[in-house]
Amino acid sequence: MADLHWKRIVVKVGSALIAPHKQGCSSHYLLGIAQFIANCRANGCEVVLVSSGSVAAGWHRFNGIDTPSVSVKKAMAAAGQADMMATWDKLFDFPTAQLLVTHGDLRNRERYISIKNTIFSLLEHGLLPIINENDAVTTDKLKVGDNDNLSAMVAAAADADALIICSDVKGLYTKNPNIHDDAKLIKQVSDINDNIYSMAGGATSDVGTGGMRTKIEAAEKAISHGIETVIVNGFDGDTFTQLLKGQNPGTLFTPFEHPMQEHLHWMTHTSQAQGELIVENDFDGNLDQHTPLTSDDVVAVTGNFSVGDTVLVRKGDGTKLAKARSNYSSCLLNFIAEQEDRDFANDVQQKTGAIISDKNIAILE
Ligand SMILES: Nc1ncnc2c1ncn2[C@@H]1O[C@H](COP(=O)(O)OP(=O)(O)O)[C@@H](O)[C@H]1O
Ligand SMILES: N[C@@H](CCC(=O)OP(=O)(O)O)C(=O)O
Repeated sequence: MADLHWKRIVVKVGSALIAPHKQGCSSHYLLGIAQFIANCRANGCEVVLVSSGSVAAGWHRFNGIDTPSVSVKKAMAAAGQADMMATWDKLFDFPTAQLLVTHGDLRNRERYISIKNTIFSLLEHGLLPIINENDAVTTDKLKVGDNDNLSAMVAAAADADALIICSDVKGLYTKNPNIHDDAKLIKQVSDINDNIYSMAGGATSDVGTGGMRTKIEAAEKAISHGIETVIVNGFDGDTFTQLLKGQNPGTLFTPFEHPMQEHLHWMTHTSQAQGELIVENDFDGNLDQHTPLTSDDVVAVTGNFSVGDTVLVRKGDGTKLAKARSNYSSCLLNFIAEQEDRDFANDVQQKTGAIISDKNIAILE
């Protein structure tokens, strides 16, 4: 890391920093982070904040509940979100803006572009976007589920240079430091492999989601987009002094020298394939060269996807050909495939158009 050379960063703040004892929000740990954000902005670096903490902030409103059900957690999020925003807002002398998103929004290309445009518009006008998952309304099928992965998706959408994940530990240790006294901090990771994942355990607090595992997943998403990623201890004020000096106070994940193309990154790491189109092993069409894929090429369809969802196109032998946006639902594709009358099947395709659109395809090497 050289000195503060970033032009745009995403800062992700975990629940324990916002409502440390589940007794409502506290600005105690947020002051240092807010000062860091203000300093970055003063140095010409735009900042997007991904803030957890709505559940933790709303917890004390539900007297006596130690182990809330999913629906009570959603209610806690609804109760705590405004409080969390107000706590942040008080700490800045520039305006903030709230964006609540779900995976259902991010995996839809039009809505993703809309979110991206809103972020850019806010930054252009000097506001600080504060983003969280819309926990109160989302469902299992439509949620990201943790703000580490969400922050990496936001960092990709915002085209950030760096993602800073502020947690309650200094970074990635060889094992969970809250359980093992002999755990050692890893200062730099240049290859996220199974060994790195095997070190990362889950969360030990009841408001944290995902623990270190989701932070590694986030780092993997971000570095493949060319985004430098650092996990740091948000409790320690010195963390931010070091970051401003361009030093690494935690664990640094080095970005890919050759990031993935934007579309492929979105399809792989944000939208994620909701199903598969399996083609013949001898399929030799050029999917990105306007060679339309027809239902005659497709031997099987897996998963349950809707129009506009991302699918993986692969051969029966497992060779991955492309990720693409499907213009057909899995239901319609299965219906067409089952038709013995091929003229009818072709007629449906003539009227509906190509199964996958050549504008929304990422060829896999
Ligand atoms: N190898 C590891 N290194 C560091 N922390 C780990 C590791 N494995 C598991 N953890 C746990 O991950 C926690 C941080 O994740 P989490 O509780 O989700 O925090 P946050 O709210 O900041 O997202 C740590 O407090 C620790 O208990
Ligand atoms: N969206 C949730 C936070 C989910 C989450 O990932 O929490 P954390 O592990 O503390 O970053 C909330 O606002 O409570």
